[in-house]
Amino acid sequence: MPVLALDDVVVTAYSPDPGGGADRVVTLLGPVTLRVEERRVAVVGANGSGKSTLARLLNGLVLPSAGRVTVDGLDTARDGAAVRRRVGFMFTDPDAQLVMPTPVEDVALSLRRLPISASERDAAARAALARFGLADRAEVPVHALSGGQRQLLALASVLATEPDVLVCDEPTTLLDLRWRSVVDDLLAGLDQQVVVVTHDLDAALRADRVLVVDSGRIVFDGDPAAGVGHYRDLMTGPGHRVGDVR
Ligand SMILES: Nc1ncnc2c1ncn2[C@@H]1O[C@H](COP(=O)(O)OP(=O)(O)OP(=O)(O)O)[C@@H](O)[C@H]1O
Repeated sequence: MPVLALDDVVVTAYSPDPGGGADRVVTLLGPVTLRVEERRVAVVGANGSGKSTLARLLNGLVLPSAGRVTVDGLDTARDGAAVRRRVGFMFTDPDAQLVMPTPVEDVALSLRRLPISASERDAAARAALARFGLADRAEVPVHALSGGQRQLLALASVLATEPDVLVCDEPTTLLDLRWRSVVDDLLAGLDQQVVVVTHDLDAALRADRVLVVDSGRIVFDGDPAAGVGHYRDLMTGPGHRVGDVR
């Protein structure tokens, strides 16, 4: 599997001062040092703990303010395009990534860099849709698909580019139980390395490794059952009562 590495990574951002003074620098994540080469990795943690920031670092959607993120030695800050060819990203909300009017056009857009003819691209796009049970939806307007079908289309589009790694940020959060298990099963069956940010603890338990993020730090890294237990303890402990805001 590809080696995803974070070396002493810190992500900061400017945040307005409620008192009207100069913007403050806030730390969103880090320092984090991490090396991931398992096939299935789950990232869990409270809302606002830094999970999406961690996920986005892996394909260069977020760049480190300090430190280095590499994918098999490719630096996300220096070799961004090459990293994004290897690392696909799936958002919580498929509408964030579906840009074309119909499914077949959306998948074909993902294939635009392949040196193939337009008709070959169309055939490849239809084959990708068929793999996700969307063959008969190829020409239906994207907005007329159900939420679950849109999530499958987003998955078909990102996988059409044949990434070595798929990073998913809460891919099933918006789905009902039926579609959740469809998408979970598809993700579980992929050959690729998959890093998934999730609030679904059953999905986390099926991973090879679990990372628990809390207040911008990785506070647990290891066995899924122990990781989920750690996360449950964190959420019920005195530091995380409802109403606490970071
Ligand atoms: N560009 C930014 N500028 C300022 N603050 C940011 C920025 N991006 C994220 N944050 C803040 O950083 C913290 C971590 O955000 P992040 O989206 O990584 O959390 P998360 O664990 O994915 O949360 P959720 O489960 O709610 O999606 C949050 O407090 C968020 O408001």
